[in-house]
Amino acid sequence: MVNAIFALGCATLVLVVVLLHWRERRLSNPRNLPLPPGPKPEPIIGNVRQIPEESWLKFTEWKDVYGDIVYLNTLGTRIVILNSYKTCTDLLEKAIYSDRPRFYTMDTLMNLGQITSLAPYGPALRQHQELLRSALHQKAIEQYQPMQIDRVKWYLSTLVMEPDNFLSNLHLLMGRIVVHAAYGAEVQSVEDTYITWSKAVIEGVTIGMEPSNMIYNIFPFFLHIPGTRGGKLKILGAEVRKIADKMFNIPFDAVKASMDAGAASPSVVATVLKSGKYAEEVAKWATGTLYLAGTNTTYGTVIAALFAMIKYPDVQRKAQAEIDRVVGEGRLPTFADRPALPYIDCLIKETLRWRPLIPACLGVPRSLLEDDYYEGYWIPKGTMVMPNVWSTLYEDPERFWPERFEGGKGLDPRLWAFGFGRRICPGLYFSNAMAFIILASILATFNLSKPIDDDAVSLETDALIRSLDPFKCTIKPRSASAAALVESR
Ligand code: HEM
Repeated sequence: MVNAIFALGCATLVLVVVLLHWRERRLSNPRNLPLPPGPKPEPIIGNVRQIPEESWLKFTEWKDVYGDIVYLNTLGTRIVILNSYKTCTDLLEKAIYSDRPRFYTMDTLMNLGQITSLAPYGPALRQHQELLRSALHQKAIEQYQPMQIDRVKWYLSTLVMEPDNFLSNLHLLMGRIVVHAAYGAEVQSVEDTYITWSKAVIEGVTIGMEPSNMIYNIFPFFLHIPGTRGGKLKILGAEVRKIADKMFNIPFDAVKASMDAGAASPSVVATVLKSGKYAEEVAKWATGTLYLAGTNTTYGTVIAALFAMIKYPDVQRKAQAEIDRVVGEGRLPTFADRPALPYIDCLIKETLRWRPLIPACLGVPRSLLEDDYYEGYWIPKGTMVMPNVWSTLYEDPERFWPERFEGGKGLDPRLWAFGFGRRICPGLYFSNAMAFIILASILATFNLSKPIDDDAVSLETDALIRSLDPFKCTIKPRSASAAALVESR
């Protein structure tokens, strides 16, 4: 009898749960449309085990099976993958797709929830965006050109003096340019705290956002079990929090102090503070994001282009021939040469296409603010939305072939590599300008080739920003006059 009552109770409970679930779906899905298609989930864990590390490759395979919009569920988190340029622009340009998901590891553990790229959609974010767009729009960045040219000349001289350190010096170059633009400060070496802080915070963010660590965002209590993977992440999170605190506060406070002393160098922070338009917290976090996002991203694009120059020497020779024709000997390229160097522009586009830095927006997904309906499917409020730009189709995709963009042909990768709509990357022009002047200057003066003892093989790594692993390269001045030009600094 007791057993029968217990069984009846359980059955009623199950029925109530099913009815509530059905009612909830009907209420928030009045058109009663299906969710988008996707791989069959496993009980409780959903699709967790079907998402590999290089998730964008799997997402692209699913395009053939399920189409341009794929639905996944990982431990109750709803995810939609957008597998074409059209679905990305159709959806991500709408305001309701402009939020970011909340991550416990980022918000609470590392206290990074206020950086622009992770901030929730709302009035504070709009202030961040206004600040960054006014500091980094096409006209505004012209003021940084003389400083960029000076720092690039320094980099070229390091290619003669210590060619084996071409990657670490390139990272330093990015840091020198970005830190000077943001804070008017000088970075002297790779050991400088400006460089080590941003590196440590990016590494922390990458680990915190790793798909295998998503479990801690859903069930943060696992972080409190000492000796486990979660326990170790908690310790790392606390360290990153301390470094981020220094990184966002110390350079900002230094500019304030030098402004008070009437001795501040020109910088984004000084301009913003002088304008009095933004709350101090907005100014601090937005300019800190510029510093954090600016260094590691363009670095990834430039090293991918250098790697391509080794693998595709014909492309290198063609790019150099164009520079020689336009710039000639005896001087370095300038920003004014850019319109006359269309092949270099194609080379940068091809790099963004060939090795996109953020192939599936893993580190910067969107979150849907309201229920939406698209192409006959229901996309529920709160769904995490990931544009899988890797799936943007081009002919012969593995080949590095800048000619595919000649004469304005092909879909310009800058239309998707930097995101979409209201959350599009504000560093787009700044990054393109940096990539142009660095690559044009290197190609004008140096030949890059595969080292004799190395196959120049490099693997792509990183969950957040996908960058090449370090590789070796033989770098030699193209001629005696190129060497003299570089040394004349
Ligand atoms: C090759 C270089 C770069 C690439 C490929 C890149 C790509 C991206 C992408 C895909 C997003 C997400 C956009 C979205 O959600 O639709 C983003 C956001 C962002 N990027 Fe970049 N980026 C680069 C360089 C830079 C630079 C140099 C800066 C700063 C100087 C910067 C600052 C930002 C910021 C602040 C955001 C957050 C925008 C927001 O959430 O509202 N990025 N970037």
